[in-house]
Amino acid sequence: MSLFDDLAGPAREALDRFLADPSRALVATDFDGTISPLVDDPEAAGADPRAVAGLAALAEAGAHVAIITGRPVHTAVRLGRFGEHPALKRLVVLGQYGVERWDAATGQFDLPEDPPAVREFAVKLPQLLADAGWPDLHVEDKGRAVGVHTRRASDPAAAMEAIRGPVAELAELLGLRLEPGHNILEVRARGVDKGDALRALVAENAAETVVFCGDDLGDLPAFEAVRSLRSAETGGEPGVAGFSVAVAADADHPVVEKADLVVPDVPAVADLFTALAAKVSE
Ligand SMILES: O=P(O)(O)OC[C@H]1O[C@H](O[C@H]2O[C@H](CO)[C@@H](O)[C@H](O)[C@H]2O)[C@H](O)[C@@H](O)[C@@H]1O
Repeated sequence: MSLFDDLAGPAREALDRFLADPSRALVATDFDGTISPLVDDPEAAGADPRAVAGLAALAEAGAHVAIITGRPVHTAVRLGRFGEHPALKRLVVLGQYGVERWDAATGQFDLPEDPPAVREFAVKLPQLLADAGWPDLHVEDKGRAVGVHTRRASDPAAAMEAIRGPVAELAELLGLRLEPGHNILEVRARGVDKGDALRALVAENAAETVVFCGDDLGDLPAFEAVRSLRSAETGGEPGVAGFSVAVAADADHPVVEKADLVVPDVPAVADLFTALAAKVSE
């Protein structure tokens, strides 16, 4: 029984194409909840060493590898310790849903300026949370975005219920985008999403195969990008084969129906990377 047995149709063809020429493949993954286990304190998160080793094995097999995260890119590189891995010399990390970038090859960060409307949101947020009855929620100010965390609230579901409407309303008023996730409401500038980021990386690397792994609502545009890149192929265009992997313990989570393969947790993602790299040398 192989981890890849559930891949069917175009997703199975993508696996075959990946194995035929990994140097023309891109493997991109989300960070939190996919290669970094979800924890109460966002600052206490860290990449699973086995998942990083699996990514490194894929890079050594010739694949282009990337992280696409909602985190600020500086934070993701620091928490993931991505600068320390010798086999990840070509890793690209895209932060804030694709707006920020770090290249392991050069060590260079590319950080556009923070949008002023997000600053205005951050200023108004404390009063909004107090008015909603949840003044002590953890606020993660990421410069280009603000995340309100309910994971550590006395009643996370009640806190989420109480703040969702007012946060959405203020975001709308300021022309910002609401990005809901696991026990978090993020407000960020409109524009780029993970689907755009993934497409850009595919084009930049002239990838013929793409694999994307993610666990949350913010990953859905990337799942959709995999599908649409793939359907361009069936339309007779020189297209991009691909498959997507959802990390979900809950079968009702929206990522499940959008993915080609579902795994339960971060260790299973590590297994998948390791098995995929091993298949290359079979
Ligand atoms: O795109 P991602 O890499 O998945 O990042 C999405 C957000 O993840 C972080 O929050 C989530 O992980 C935390 C640490 O495990 C957890 O406490 C929280 O409940 C999760 O929602 C991060 O804090 C955000 O900035 C990211 O945008």
